[in-house]
Amino acid sequence: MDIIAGDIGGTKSWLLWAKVVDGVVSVCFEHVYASADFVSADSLMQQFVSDARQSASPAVVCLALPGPVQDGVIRLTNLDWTLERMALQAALKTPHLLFINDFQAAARGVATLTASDYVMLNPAEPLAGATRVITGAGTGLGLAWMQAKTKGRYHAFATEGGHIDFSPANPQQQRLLSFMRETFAHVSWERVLSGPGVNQVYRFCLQDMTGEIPPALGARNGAEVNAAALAGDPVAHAAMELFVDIYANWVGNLALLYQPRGGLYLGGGISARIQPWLQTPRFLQACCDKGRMSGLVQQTPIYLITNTRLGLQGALAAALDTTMICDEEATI
Ligand SMILES: Nc1ncnc2c1ncn2[C@@H]1O[C@H](COP(=O)(O)OP(=O)(O)OP(=O)(O)O)[C@@H](O)[C@H]1O
Repeated sequence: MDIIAGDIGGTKSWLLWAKVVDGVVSVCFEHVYASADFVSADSLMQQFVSDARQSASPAVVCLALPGPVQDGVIRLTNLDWTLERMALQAALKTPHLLFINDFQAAARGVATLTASDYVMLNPAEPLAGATRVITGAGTGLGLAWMQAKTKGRYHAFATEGGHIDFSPANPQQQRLLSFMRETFAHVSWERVLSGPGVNQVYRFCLQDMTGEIPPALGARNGAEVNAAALAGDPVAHAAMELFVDIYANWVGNLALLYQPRGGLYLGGGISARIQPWLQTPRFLQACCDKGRMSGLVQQTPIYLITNTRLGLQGALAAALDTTMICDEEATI
């Protein structure tokens, strides 16, 4: 049986073709594409099928998508693509086309992780059967939560929590909010906690610290700001500290909102790339800075996922779930 799984992102799309024989899964082709190179998901999938050079049609295709997944036509949030289920299913010649939210896939992927795939940021003891949460900054800011069901497995629920209104926690963050309101009518957490958000925070710091008129959008992307900070640029350093403080505020808020004593996981493309910043005492202090509820946050096990294939593994596991091939967790 042939399966296609994909983790579609605003920056990159990661796809694989797997074969399942007697319950054993083997990946025969895998590739990462730059999403901006394609005008549509259809053209990306066409390229992938051509590159994979497989003769059989896939029995299941599961695509993890960055945006609200609804029936019929799906519009992605940070990518100008619209997916039409019927058309794509016909083009891929598959009887089963499954669309899931990208963080729902990441949540499904958590069960496939091994100890070398994450590091602990807050070493609290996880409670078996308790709620879990996964969030992460990348091109956007994803969030899903998980509720235990039978046999130690979890149901994963997608949210659009990244689009909740950003709430500043101190005067500096209030100034950031005012700065961002000059550009965006609605300033969500995602506008701050994402690759484009790092750029916004850097521009704000430049203006706040030096009074300089910040350069136009696109002047420095997340990776460049991070690299400049590590090279000793004081404005970039302040920007990364502010970004990490706000990431911590967000994580602390989720600890209170969901009380995920089973684990609060950080994924997305940015988290693993800023690991040293997340492992400073400053990050954990800011997470737990919740007044009378600080102790509750301290009880939350917080993990940084370093395995960048999480979403792809989750999409494959979700595809396998639908075929009932594996009753146990699929590990690839
Ligand atoms: N070292 C870094 N520090 C901060 N930001 C970074 C770094 N490297 C890349 N980025 C930013 O991360 C973003 C890409 O994230 P990611 O790898 O999660 O892409 P994606 O999977 O396509 O995103 P999404 O799933 O959120 O649509 C880009 O906006 C980029 O600027």
